[in-house]
Amino acid sequence: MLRFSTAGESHGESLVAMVSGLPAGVVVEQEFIDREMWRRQKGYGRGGRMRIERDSAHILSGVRHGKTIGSPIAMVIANNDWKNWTEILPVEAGDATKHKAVASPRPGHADLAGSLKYDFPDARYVLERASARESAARVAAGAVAKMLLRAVGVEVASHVIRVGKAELGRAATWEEIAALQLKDEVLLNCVDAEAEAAMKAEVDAVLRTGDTVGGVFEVVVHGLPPGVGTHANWDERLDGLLAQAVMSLQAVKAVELGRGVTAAESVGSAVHDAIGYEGADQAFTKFSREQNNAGGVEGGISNGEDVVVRGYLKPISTLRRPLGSVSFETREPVKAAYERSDVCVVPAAGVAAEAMVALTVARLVVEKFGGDSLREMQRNFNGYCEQIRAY
Ligand SMILES: Cc1cc2nc3c(=O)[nH]c(=O)nc-3n(C[C@H](O)[C@H](O)[C@H](O)COP(=O)(O)O)c2cc1C
Ligand SMILES: C=C(O[C@@H]1CC(C(=O)O)=C[C@@H](OP(=O)(O)O)[C@H]1O)C(=O)O
Repeated sequence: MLRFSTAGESHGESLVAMVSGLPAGVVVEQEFIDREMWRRQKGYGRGGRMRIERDSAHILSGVRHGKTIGSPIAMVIANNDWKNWTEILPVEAGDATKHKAVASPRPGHADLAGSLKYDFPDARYVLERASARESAARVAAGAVAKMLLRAVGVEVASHVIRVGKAELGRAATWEEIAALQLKDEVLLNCVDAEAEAAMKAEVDAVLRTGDTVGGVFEVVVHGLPPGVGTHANWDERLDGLLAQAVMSLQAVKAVELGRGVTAAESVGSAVHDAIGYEGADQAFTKFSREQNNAGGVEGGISNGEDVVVRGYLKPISTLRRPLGSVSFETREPVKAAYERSDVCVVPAAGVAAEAMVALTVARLVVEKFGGDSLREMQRNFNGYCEQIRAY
């Protein structure tokens, strides 16, 4: 079984990512992992922290001479900012003189709920782990999952379709989205220059007013054969697993498969993707679809079309002009705490969501095709593709 977990706090020494369950023989490129991490750091609207960090995953185990060896992969990502916080986050418990308290909880962040839950006098140690700094470790793990998927011809990419009120307003092709991932500059990771300029204007507006903005990213899985995931049990459905994976990202508040949201206000005949045979674009079987409103999943099973997952991000909760809150110490009304912060993270969240989607799909691919070596898995994968082609 493919599993992954992360450890680490935002201003601690480093983050850790663990991935286990991959077959032996998967090519692991350091450059690819680091580029994915670079992509997550980019995007217009990020705060000062991204000028301090230069994320890179140091592989400790599970890879030899550029290939997986079947044992768990452990990776460490240094926090460059750690050196600025060794005094502020005291090793000695209770050293209140150096402790940088988050004295009034920020509405929308984990501050209040976490402080109550863990019985902390202020929110410092809550935000240290609640922080989306953790998503850097997910991206390192996701990069490894992507390299496994690549070995069976499956690719994962993302783009931004909304920032605040500015939206892309049209469907993007896989080729357009894939081309975005190769760009050496990331503004808002949008396939359309005009829409991207409107998105940038949304970020500029909130930068001026001390506010923040959210938006929507779309992750696309290309090249996945029909039959991954199952209707047989609720917790094995591909749609359910993807929703949990993407929803678990910091600030994601809704997840949509295909046209899920607008389908609810439409009629069946306008939503469902009519089935043809021997059409033009059949990658895996002779069955074809002219559209993909289902987002590549029917009955919790991939149907051979691109899998399309959207994540809806709330606006960032740390505000330069803060909302009302209460002092942890005096219980008097005060403004919520303000710390250096991002104002827009939609492109970065999209990259983190790619990682979550890749890890989810890779887990199901490992489950379905099995194999202790990549060669064994590829043989099973190709055999299955042959079987459904001949169906
Ligand atoms: C890439 C990324 C960067 C983020 N940066 C910030 C930030 O700088 N300031 C902030 O208040 N929240 C930021 N967030 C969101 C918070 O981490 C998140 O709102 C918080 O952990 C509470 O969790 P919830 O929004 O899922 O309820 C970021 C989220 C992502 C995905
Ligand atoms: C460090 C990252 O994002 C951080 C996520 C985050 C939060 O509250 O989620 C708050 C900010 O932390 P800091 O106060 O150190 O600037 C962001 O910079 C990252 O994405 O790598």
